[in-house]
Amino acid sequence: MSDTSPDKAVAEATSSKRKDYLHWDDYFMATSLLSAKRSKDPVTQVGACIVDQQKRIVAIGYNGFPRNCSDDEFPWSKCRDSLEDKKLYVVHAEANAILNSNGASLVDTTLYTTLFPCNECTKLIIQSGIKQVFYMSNKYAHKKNYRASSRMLNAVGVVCTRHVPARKQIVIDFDAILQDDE
Ligand SMILES: O=c1ccn([C@H]2C[C@H](O)[C@@H](COP(=O)(O)O)O2)c(=O)[nH]1
Ligand SMILES: [Zn+2]
Repeated sequence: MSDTSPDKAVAEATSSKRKDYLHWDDYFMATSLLSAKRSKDPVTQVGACIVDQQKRIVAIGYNGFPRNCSDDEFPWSKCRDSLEDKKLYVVHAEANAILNSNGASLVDTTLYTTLFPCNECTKLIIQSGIKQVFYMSNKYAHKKNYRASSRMLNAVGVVCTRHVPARKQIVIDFDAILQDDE
């Protein structure tokens, strides 16, 4: 008769490799999504994360105003042809990630971004030597500047792939973690 005691089940579960660990691509995309949570943009929050060939995160960024430009003073509105348009002021997530890399070489790195990069970010991606891009949303694919991105990325051979998550959700439950300590 097989031993199905709770003790044996616990022993087995705690002595062998966990099976539901995060896959690398989900891990880095989730890191970008978490970074996006820092964004104050009321419409689109973008996060980006740059990873080297040893799977080390070398930089992270999200969309926001330049340092010392107050989130309370600068506009989050969209007002074409007006000085009150956020577009004039926001530093894009990918640009922030590249700037946050602190001088590290980005040659042959991989960028994970929650939104397909615009043409301006794409120029920076190419110029910094990033070789691969994973994105989640491509909601602006029809727009001219995003079509220009695809054109540049294809032309120079930066591999650009929509990330297909291996799992449906990742939950961070602070309460449950704290309860574990009690
Ligand atoms: O490559 C990109 C493109 C856009 N963003 C940021 C810039 C803005 O803050 C939002 C887009 O706002 P909408 O109101 O959806 O136009 O996304 C970025 O970080 N990276
Ligand atoms: Zn951009």
